[in-house]
Amino acid sequence: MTRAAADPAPDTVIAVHGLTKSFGGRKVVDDVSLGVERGEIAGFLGPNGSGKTTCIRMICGLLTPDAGHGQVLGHDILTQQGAIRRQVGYMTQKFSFYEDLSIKENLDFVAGLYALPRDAVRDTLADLGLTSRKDQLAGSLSGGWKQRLALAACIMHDPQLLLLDEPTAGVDPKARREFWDEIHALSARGLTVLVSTHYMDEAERCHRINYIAYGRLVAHGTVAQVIRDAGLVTYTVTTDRPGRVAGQLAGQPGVDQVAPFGANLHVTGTDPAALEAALRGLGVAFQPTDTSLEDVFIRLMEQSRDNMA
Ligand SMILES: Nc1ncnc2c1ncn2[C@@H]1O[C@H](COP(=O)(O)OP(=O)(O)OP(=O)(O)O)[C@@H](O)[C@H]1O
Repeated sequence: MTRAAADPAPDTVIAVHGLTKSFGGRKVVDDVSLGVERGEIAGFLGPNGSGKTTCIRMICGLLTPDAGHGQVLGHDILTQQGAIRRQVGYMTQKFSFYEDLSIKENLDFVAGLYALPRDAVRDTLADLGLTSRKDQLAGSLSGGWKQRLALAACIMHDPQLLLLDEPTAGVDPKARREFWDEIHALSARGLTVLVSTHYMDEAERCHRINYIAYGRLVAHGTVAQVIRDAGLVTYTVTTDRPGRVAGQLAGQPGVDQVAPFGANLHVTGTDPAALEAALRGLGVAFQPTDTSLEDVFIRLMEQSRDNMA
């Protein structure tokens, strides 16, 4: 048996190339290519308005790109959008359901839309731990439970791909953690997830991340790869005058970013010698530290903005 046959490449669920979309003559997604494999949790990050939602809508067959091509779950994104939509669960940014219906009634409604058997609602309630709350009005649920209900509604038709657009915005940390535990459990069962988020801790829970700024994909890979590829060095500066020192460092040769980090400062650049010279010049105590994902994202965003100018 050949190696290829014994150890096949993992299934590719999303393989899109050169996606481009303009609204009103303004390009909001520009030549974005993305690959996501089965069972992967892929993160989609980037500043507000950078085109994440628009990409997600092109991937799930709700929006036709102006240019680009590709396949999602083996279906062509230009000609087989209906087939894609049937196999995708999409939790939109402002997910909604009927607040004056109970949890179960809401799920019954969704089950009706997809012509699912009655067992589907019962199983979904049990899977997500919502059985004891099934008669509670959806409108009376806390943010975290509303979010669980939205997730339940999205996965009830047993989709192969879950697209989550900022699913945890405005949800407390405990509920966010539970939600991510659920996402990982679904991924372990083979569901592929593409999730947009602004939270760094959530980015770190993804198998791979994609960072999009001003419509362009500017970084992708594991968190460690993205940090390494950025080529940044970071120092922690310990000072009892962080505001003043930050002001003095800003704009100095070798200093790309200065950010408060707890009681200290994080100073970041690409040229260690120049950065150290700037810090020595101020006579402050400093030591090397790991560059954080946030440091990298801020750098990527600023670089992209400079490239646009
Ligand atoms: N249907 C539309 N018509 C016109 N402009 C649109 C439309 N949809 C999106 N846009 C614009 O395209 C740009 C990208 O929006 P998009 O929602 O894709 O970004 P995003 O990265 O998801 O942002 P956020 O993080 O704020 O949700 C924004 O400037 C938005 O106003």
